[in-house]
Amino acid sequence: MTQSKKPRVTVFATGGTIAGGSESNTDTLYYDSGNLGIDSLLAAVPEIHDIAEVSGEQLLNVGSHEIRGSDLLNLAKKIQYQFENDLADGVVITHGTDTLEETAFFLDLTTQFDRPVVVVGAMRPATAISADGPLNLLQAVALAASNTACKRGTMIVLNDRIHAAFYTSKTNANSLDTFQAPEQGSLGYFLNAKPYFYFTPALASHKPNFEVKNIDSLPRVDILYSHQDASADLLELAVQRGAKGVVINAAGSGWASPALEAAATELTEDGFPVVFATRTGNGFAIKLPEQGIGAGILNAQKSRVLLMLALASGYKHSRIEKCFTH
Ligand SMILES: NC(=O)C[C@H](N)C(=O)O
Repeated sequence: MTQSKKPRVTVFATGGTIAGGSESNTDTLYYDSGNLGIDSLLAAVPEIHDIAEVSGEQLLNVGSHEIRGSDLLNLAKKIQYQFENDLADGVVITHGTDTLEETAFFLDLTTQFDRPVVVVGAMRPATAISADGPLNLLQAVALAASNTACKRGTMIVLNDRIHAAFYTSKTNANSLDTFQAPEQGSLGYFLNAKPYFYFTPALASHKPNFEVKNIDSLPRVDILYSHQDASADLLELAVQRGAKGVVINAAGSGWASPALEAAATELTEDGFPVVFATRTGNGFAIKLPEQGIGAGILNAQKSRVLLMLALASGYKHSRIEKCFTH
């Protein structure tokens, strides 16, 4: 941290419900995501300026289902630039919650600095009665401004909780307490707007790190869902259409249908990465090396992010396997 009186926090806005608007203040479903610009978001919480010197930049203003790989790369590079040039002590990203965990995980795997990176969203649009966005944003800025938040990886803030991006997922389509890591729990809580951590700084075990500086684009990686009687047709099509890797959201500890298993074994023989995650939402997916790659504790969408980064970094099969194997 610098010697300046207040810590400097840069807010990058990308849209989502936190910037959402509707004509009705009881509407929490059919609103426009990405309606308000960054100036309105910041103006709704003037208290942030008591905590930090805040500056903001509008990167996108979309529902998070529209976020693309190129946006992730751009965002990661912007954050890197802030820290490399000592322009900020912490960074906040406002984001839609639907794919927030993917962006937060991407940032967690690509940051080269100990300074806090905080991804924040909301479940109720800014126009709703009891909108949760303003308090979430205040808490996110307070967290990014706090030196107690350093060396903890990328964090997610919603509903008074501080979560580790590595482990946390959106678990409910509608409720405010949607971000959860049932096995690992949360990192801490907010008392008013002050972050309170349960433990001293720690990082997720076996977290790989990727340097985004030299990555210009991310390769296509598809996710396929396994179920009873699943055919291998979509897997074959994905490969034909140019996927460089595939994640199968498989049953239990990594079991796909016989047709998918057979096709994955053939692809694995050719050195094509097929990662098996568990569709249960918790626990480890494991695989024998000849069958494919077990995603371990990562869900399918996080496995996809990791596989894209590993492929973009030029990793070969055995090194990719090591990124997933705990
Ligand atoms: N709560 C939200 O932010 C959901 C919204 N559809 C989004 O992800 O952009």
